[in-house]
Amino acid sequence: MSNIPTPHISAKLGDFAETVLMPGDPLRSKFIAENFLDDPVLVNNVRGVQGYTGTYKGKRVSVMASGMGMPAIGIYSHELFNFYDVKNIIRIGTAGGLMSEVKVKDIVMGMACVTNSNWAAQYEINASIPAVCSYELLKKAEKSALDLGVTPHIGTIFSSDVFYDSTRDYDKWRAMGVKAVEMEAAALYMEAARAGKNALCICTVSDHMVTGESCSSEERQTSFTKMMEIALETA
Ligand SMILES: O=P(O)(O)O[C@H]1O[C@H](CO)[C@@H](O)[C@H]1O
Ligand SMILES: O=c1cc[nH]c(=O)[nH]1
Repeated sequence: MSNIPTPHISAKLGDFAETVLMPGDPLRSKFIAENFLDDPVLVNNVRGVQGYTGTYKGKRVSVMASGMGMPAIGIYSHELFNFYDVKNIIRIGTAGGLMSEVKVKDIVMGMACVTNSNWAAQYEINASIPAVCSYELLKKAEKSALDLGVTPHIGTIFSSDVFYDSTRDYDKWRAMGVKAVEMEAAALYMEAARAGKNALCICTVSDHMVTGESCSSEERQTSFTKMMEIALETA
């Protein structure tokens, strides 16, 4: 029995390219489709989660939002990897900076995640499960960034279940060398591992947890565009 359409995606088999860019925000997905893809076709709009497939420099690429948080990206990445034959998912998100060298507007690539999520419990493995990115995607993304004149921070990120975190334990994360905080990558990386597929999280730092700095809307637009180009060149 076919698993598609799924409860969350109405696309047909073959509607998605082998690489899907995945921002949290559905409007970022629409922005990429409208500004970077040639001939974008809307392939999903269930719950307003817009997914498009088009071409970038002649290469077929899809972009679909995940919504916020690990339960949400867990659903979409699971369905894309396991039911739609998608091979690569590149999350393009925003993050809060933690380390002092990670400035607002900088780009961070998550090589590995620490997380407060219980996502790994479902695998019933009596050990901790590492959430790591695809080395191949990371290598390509680093090269794409350098070619575009961007030097990314590459390292550990914190995938948190909590946006308004009352512990404010930022010093503890910094002491472990954690560069930035976001809310999806760990579940995405574990879904990729379980499906034998590839994932990477690239984030633009939109605000800083320690300095309190945040970027203006104009700055956000420019630096988000760089992240989009890096992901599109990597796809
Ligand atoms: O900008 P996006 O991709 O949504 O990512 C970040 O922004 C949201 C929180 O504001 C969370 O989803 C977090 O991971
Ligand atoms: O998850 C996130 C994303 C951006 N900024 C934050 O503080 N947290």
